[in-house]
Amino acid sequence: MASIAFSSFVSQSDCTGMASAWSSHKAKEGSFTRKNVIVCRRHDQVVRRVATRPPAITIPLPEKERATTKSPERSHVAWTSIRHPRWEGELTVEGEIPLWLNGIYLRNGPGLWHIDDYNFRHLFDGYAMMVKLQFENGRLVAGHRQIESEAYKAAMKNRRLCYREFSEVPKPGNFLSYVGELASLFSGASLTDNSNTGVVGLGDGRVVCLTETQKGSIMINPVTLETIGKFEYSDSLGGLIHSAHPIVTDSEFLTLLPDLINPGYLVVRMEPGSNERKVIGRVNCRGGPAPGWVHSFPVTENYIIVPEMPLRYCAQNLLRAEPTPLYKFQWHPESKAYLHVMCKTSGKIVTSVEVPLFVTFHFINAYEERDEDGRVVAVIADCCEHNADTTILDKLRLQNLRSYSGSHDVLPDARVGRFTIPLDGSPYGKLEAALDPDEHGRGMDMCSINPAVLGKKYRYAYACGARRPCNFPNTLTKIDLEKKIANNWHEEGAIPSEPYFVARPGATKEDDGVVISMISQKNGEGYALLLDASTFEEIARAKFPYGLPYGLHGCWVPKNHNKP
Ligand SMILES: CC(=O)/C=C/C=C(C)/C=C/C1=C(C)CCCC1(C)C
Ligand SMILES: CC(/C=C/C=O)=C\C=C\C=O
Ligand SMILES: [Fe+2]
Repeated sequence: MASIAFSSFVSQSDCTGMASAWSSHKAKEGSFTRKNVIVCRRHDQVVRRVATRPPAITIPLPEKERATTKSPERSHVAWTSIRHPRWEGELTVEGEIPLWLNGIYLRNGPGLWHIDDYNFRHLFDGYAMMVKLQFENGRLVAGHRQIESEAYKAAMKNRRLCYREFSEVPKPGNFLSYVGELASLFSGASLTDNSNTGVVGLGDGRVVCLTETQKGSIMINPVTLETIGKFEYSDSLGGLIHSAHPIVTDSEFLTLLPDLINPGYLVVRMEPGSNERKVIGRVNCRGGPAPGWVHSFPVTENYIIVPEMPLRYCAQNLLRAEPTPLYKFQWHPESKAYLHVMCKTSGKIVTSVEVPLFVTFHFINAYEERDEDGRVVAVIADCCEHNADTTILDKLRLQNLRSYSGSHDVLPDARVGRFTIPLDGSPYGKLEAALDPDEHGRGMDMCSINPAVLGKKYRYAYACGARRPCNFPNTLTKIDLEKKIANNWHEEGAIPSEPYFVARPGATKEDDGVVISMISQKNGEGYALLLDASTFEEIARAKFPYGLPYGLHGCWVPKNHNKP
């Protein structure tokens, strides 16, 4: 696919049989309300007339699955599997969507955590579901669709787990009967391709869903959300895993390939229009029996920062049938923690420093600090840091997330961890909180920035923070790293997903744009939320006809992106 064009607001083929599907959907869901006029909540004025009947489709679940679909009693909709594999329809908007916001917001995440009455263990095990918000001239068409990975298709066909997921391992018979006796349960063939973590728009217009396994790179159509097929890497770099968060711009795709045999990382680059990753350089680990987990990494204008976290991949845990509290990983404080700085053009290591122990999933951004003469003296790298406490990984077990009573506070503390990496040859780097963590309620993860400041000195980060008591991040926070303050959005009982910043075309201020998030509500419903990124106040919301499960990472595909 060379380009993305919005052929029509809702594709005709998706609306076939719409009327009957819509009434059965309405009867089943019961809670969808329609108005033909929108009133601005703040000013009590009619702001827009809307179509009277949202075009919608539902594809009911097979009888067998419907009969056994159980969401654990009283659990929040954020942790409840989606009931339909696919839906699309226009949403009624309260407030006003800026007319400049034309494009599709996509958000990937685990949407199905069970096969019949077998319930998965961990948030990261769920089968990938893509949600879209398609904005056009102030109107909004939304939808979701399961991604048809081999792992999902095999599970749906055989009604059992067939591949190794983040914490789930199939019974040997299940996998072998599915792929044949030649593949071992311990080979790469048994790994999942369930691409439930992120989604990126490549510079050439292709849209790819990603997870930590390389085989879980799957292309989708951003309008219909249809699974197009595997994104095959045409190089022979091999390996089974990669960072789930490549750095993607219009001109490149950068990622890290951990080497589990000779502990280290390959830093690779892929150009738009190509499927071939080329090696920029290699980092050898300085400690431990295996490389540190690299869920993400940051870049500056000239450097790629390779983190070596003491939470390391673990060969024995990879092969275990029953998960350990750290799943496929092991904590090695004795191995220490390091940050390596690689020159983007030469692949040479500029410096490699020991830093205090840390635990992070997500780097926020990095930049080069210059002295008065313009010489680079240090690299600053920011991340969502969990106070070197690995328990966060096990706290994301579904049973734990679902068991929350609403009263006692069980979210481990997190902060904006700011690394300072000196470039004068000193062997140590610093790690400190970039602002008082109480500003964002000592919860901090799922971040975004204005992509225009990627790798540059920046002021604002958007993330999920906490209003205590809670067992999971429950606010949206705008962090001002210059003033060291945060502005927080909160709604009682709601669980918002990653706040995603979209800049207003032509904007010059860093926070001129909107922040998009999807909210799962405590009454089982859900809506898309738009905040003004500058004031952090609500400008629009649009209710879904069903509750939204929690999602992970999103991307923005502008209208006519890379149209020839
Ligand atoms: C959703 C998220 O943030 C992380 C997902 C991680 C996954 C699916 C990890 C999968 C893995 C295996 C199935 C075995 C090999 C190791 C590892 C990459 C952790
Ligand atoms: C949702 C999450 C952490 C929340 C804790 O505060 C981490 C998700 C990681 C995968 O993308
Ligand atoms: Fe992530």
